[in-house]
Amino acid sequence: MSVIKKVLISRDELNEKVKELGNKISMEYEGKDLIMVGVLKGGFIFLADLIRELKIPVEIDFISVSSYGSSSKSSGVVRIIKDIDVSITNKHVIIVEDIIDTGLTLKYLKEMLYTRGPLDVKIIAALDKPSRRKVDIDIDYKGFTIPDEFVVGYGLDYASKYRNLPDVCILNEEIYKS
Ligand SMILES: O=P(O)(O)OC[C@H]1O[C@H](OP(=O)(O)OP(=O)(O)O)[C@H](O)[C@@H]1O
Ligand code: HPA
Ligand SMILES: [Mg+2]
Repeated sequence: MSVIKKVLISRDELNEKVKELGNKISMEYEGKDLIMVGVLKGGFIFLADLIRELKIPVEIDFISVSSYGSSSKSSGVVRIIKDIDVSITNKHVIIVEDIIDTGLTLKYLKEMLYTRGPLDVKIIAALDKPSRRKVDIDIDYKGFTIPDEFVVGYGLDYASKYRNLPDVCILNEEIYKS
């Protein structure tokens, strides 16, 4: 039995979209002091691809967050496991995420980063799953809108695995049951 039920977004489609987003950001941030903050772990592949499509200088850093278990996730309480190391004061910030689901992680992160005096904080997400949104969140740059399916690959995991799949895939249900 194959682990993958279906490829939802192929690596070629991802590549093309990342190029498009890289060009757009390069134009819009020309001459600006830009820092991209990848949200670990899921955001690392998208961030790595995206910055190589930029034609402007960019600083990068990473932040690692964890929600306080599933019940408190709905309250939007997020714990910082690893903060960024650099100052974002007077810089333009773009938070880089693999997926926006309920929106709680990003809402918290955006508000938290705004307390540190950046010029602005924008959001880029490879995937948007709007059907599960709990809070309103502006996605400034978006890759693909996806249906309410659990996906893996391109940074996204199931039980800490499958992040390395180059395509965004829907897992075979047998994997969940086993
Ligand atoms: O919009 P939300 O409902 O907040 O969900 C989205 C977040 O959940 C996933 O991360 P997760 O916390 O599973 O950690 P990971 O990135 O290390 O897999 C995903 O990578 C986003 O960061
Ligand atoms: O569909 C998903 N897959 C993996 N991780 C996730 N975190 C939120 N949604 C997803
Ligand atoms: Mg994540």
